[in-house]
Formats: sequence, C-alpha cells, structure tokens
Amino acid sequence: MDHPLIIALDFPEKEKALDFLSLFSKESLYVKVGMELFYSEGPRFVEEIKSRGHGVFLDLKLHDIPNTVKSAMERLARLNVDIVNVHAAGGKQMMEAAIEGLDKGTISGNKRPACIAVTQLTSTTEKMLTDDLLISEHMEAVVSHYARNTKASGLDGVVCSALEVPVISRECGGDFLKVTPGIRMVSEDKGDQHRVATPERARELGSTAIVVGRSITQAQDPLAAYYDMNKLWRGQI
Ligand SMILES: O=C(O)c1cc(=O)[nH]c(=O)n1[C@@H]1O[C@H](COP(=O)(O)O)[C@@H](O)[C@H]1O
Repeated sequence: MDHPLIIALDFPEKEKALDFLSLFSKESLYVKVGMELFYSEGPRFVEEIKSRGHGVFLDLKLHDIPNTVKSAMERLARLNVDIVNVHAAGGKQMMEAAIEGLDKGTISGNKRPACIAVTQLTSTTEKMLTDDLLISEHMEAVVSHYARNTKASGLDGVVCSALEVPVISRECGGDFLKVTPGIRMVSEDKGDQHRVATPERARELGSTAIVVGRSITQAQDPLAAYYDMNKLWRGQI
C-alpha cells in the first residue's frame, strides 16, 4: 500500500459522490465508501467506483457473531474492493471468521481484500472508555491489546488514531497496516473527533494511510483542500 490519502466519500447519495469525483477529472483516487453511501446505493455503486479505477476501502465495520460475519465477508469479497473492516471488539473468533469468509469469497485470480479492525473509534475519549464502555485500562493499552488480537487473528492491520501508531508498530511490526482517520489541520474544528492528528504528524508517527472526510468533501474548494492535505501528508510542503 503506497501510503494513500483515503478520501471518505461520506455523501447521502450517488449523485453527490459522483459530482465530487468529477472535480478530479481522470485522476485515480483512493476512496472510502461507508455506511451512509452503501446503505443508500448498495454494492452496484461500489462496482462503479472500482470500474473507474479508484482504490476502494469499503468501511462497513462488521461486528456480529462469527458465522454472520463470515457469510457477509464472503459476499463483500466478491466486490473485489481493496480494504474491508470489522470491529476488533467482536473478538478473535469473529475476526478469524472474517478472514475465512474473505478467502472463500475471493474470486480466483483476484487478491483478497485487506482486512483491518477498528481498535477504538477516534471519537472515543479516555473518559468514554471508562464511563460508557466500562473499560478501566488506558486508551493506549486497550488499543494495543486489540491490535495484538487483530494480528493474532490473521488480519492485515488496524484502524486507530495516529497517536497510537508508534505503540502498534512496536508491538505488531512495521508491515502491519495502521490506517488513521481523525485527521485535522491545526486550525480546523475537531467536530465529533477526539483523538486527532494533522497529516504531517500522522506521517511522522508512521501511519500507513490517512482517512480524510469533511476537511476535503465539505471544503469551499475540495480540490485545493485535497492537494494541500496530500502534500502535507507526503512531506512535500
Ligand atoms: O473506520 C473508519 O474509517 C473510521 C474509524 C474511526 O475510528 N474513526 C473514523 O472517523 N472513521 C471514519 O473516518 C471518516 C472520518 O471523517 P472526517 O472526520 O470527516 O474526516 C468517517 O467516514 C468515519 O466513519
């Protein structure tokens, strides 16, 4: 994975997403299709985006009993997307089942989608961990424990905050994928995100890829916002 900046296509419908993509003319992008767009447009939209040559992270954050996750992953593998994800909180058996489903569903000749697990959402704070989830360990310990479980279950990496990348790299190795949302410029409002980092900081900390949504999609000039963020991420400014 060539350290992509993954654009979160968080739009309510296909037309808005395609309008956004048309700003980039023929450039190949790496995009994330999440629940909002997938629930309104379904698998056909994902196939359309793939056929335009874009890399696709299908972010449906599966979290269910192992058998259900396995069957769902078997279906998702047929879409030939590049990345899919689950919640590590579903446990090791569930994560192993996700890989079994992906292996089963991947059409011969295609590459199995990379499978990554959300450790703790970037909108979660230490206080929420204690008060809402009744988890008494600190964030870094929880995230690194979930990352070790993810690796032990045969997945390719995790979704985490850039702030936790160094500990995960130490414990799970440099090749283990660390995909980091919660990216904000210093001047920007954090909104619902809490464990945030700038694109430069994410690079310094060793993120494999960053996920950026509203800072680009809701910008006055989305094209300029994308190029600025991408340059910062790649250390070209
Ligand atoms: O799995 C994800 O992509 C994800 C995990 C996480 O912990 N935090 C997180 O923000 N995301 C996604 O990353 C994107 C971030 O969007 P912005 O906050 O608008 O940049 C959204 O589409 C979220 O669903």
